[in-house]
Amino acid sequence: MTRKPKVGISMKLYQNLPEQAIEYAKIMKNLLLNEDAVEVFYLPTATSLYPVANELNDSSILYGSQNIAPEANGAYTGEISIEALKELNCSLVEIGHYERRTIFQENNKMIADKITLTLEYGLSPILCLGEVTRQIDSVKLKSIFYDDLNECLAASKKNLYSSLIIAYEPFWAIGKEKAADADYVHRSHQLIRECLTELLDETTAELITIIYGGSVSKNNAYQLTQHKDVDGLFVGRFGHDPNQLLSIVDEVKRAKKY
Ligand SMILES: O=C(CO)COP(=O)(O)O
Repeated sequence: MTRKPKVGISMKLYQNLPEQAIEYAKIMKNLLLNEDAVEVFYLPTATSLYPVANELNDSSILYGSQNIAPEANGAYTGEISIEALKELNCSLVEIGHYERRTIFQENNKMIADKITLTLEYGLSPILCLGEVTRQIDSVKLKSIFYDDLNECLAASKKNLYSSLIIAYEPFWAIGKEKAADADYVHRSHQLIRECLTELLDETTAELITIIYGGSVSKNNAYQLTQHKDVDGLFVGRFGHDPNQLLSIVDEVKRAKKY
């Protein structure tokens, strides 16, 4: 089973002006013009999504939103609708990031609804999950993943899950100087895939892309992705310079032997 490696960046709220996002998208497009080994995606700040869509629509770089409302449209003040994202030809929706879970109190029930909605509209959800504190005990760690996945995914919808992306982002490694160590990340990804096999089935579990996020940089990208269950990286601060993002893509290619 070959899953195409993915490297993506969420810009969170770090770019205020659409011009900055357009410039970032333009540079990405140029730097990654002939990139076909790794799929690259960009999740701009919501107010820049429209110009970014115009810029990237004709490129191989995927783009999408950092969140959606739990319903397709209607009375959801301040939210972003999946229908609007569909109009913009977005292909990805990030769901359940640590900051959404902790600051905005999103729970697994709401996250499950958003995943189903995203899949029904033909977009790929990026389901973020991770443990709050570092876990030495693999049994404990696996049970945390199992419970989260069990609440966020429905076995009855498993025929839709081939486009699902899981972003494994341990809470304790986000926004830090260093990422989680590579051995720890490799074990976590393996455990997540085991949970997916148990909750869905082996064929579906093998189709699902699992990427790691949390203080990823060009210095740790190679080691982090040197495992068959780590299908790529989700980048934050250390990708704000598009040249750094390109270096991360190159390191992933080196790890995956492209
Ligand atoms: O939350 C993240 C990506 O979604 C990670 O952010 P940092 O790489 O800045 O820790």
